[in-house]
Amino acid sequence: MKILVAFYSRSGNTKRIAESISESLNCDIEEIVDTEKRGGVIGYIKSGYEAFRGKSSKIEDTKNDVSQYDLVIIGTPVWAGKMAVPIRTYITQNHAKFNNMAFFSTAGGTNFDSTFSDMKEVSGASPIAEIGVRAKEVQDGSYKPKIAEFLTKIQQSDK
Ligand SMILES: Cc1cc2nc3c(=O)[nH]c(=O)nc-3n(C[C@H](O)[C@H](O)[C@H](O)COP(=O)(O)O)c2cc1C
Repeated sequence: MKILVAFYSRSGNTKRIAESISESLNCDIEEIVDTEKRGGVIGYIKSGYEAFRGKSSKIEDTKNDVSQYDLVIIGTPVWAGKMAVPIRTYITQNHAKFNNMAFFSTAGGTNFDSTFSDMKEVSGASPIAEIGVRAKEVQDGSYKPKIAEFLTKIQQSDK
């Protein structure tokens, strides 16, 4: 199964999980790069507001054609209960081209339901697996069993 991990990360948590998944699966990885400045307090407030309002942004051109992959695993931080703005843009731009999808997300809190619902609605997909990881679990390394479970689901779907 040809797999791509595509992710956006503002402060590194989602990136760390994306790299862990792509290393475990030995698959391609694509970092979505936003053209908007999102640093600092102003960037935080602007990002939360835009995510809440379901806005898109301009992202840099991506390297990989998602239609060439059997599975695209998409990772996003939770922003205001939704997916991050650059991920909304990426999914919207590619939504007709995905084959299978799986989702992962990182958040300060424990509620990932509205983010995954948002991603399902915009992509029109039923993901084969989804996993939410708390920022704290990323930082102390305790996310690993969750990722192992996520990878098992993905591998089982290939049988
Ligand atoms: C603009 C913004 C909005 C956020 N909104 C939420 C939220 O609604 N719920 C939550 O649990 N965490 C929220 N967070 C925390 C992030 O989801 C969390 O820190 C995540 O791990 C950041 O991922 P990153 O390091 O890959 O950017 C928010 C963070 C930002 C920057």
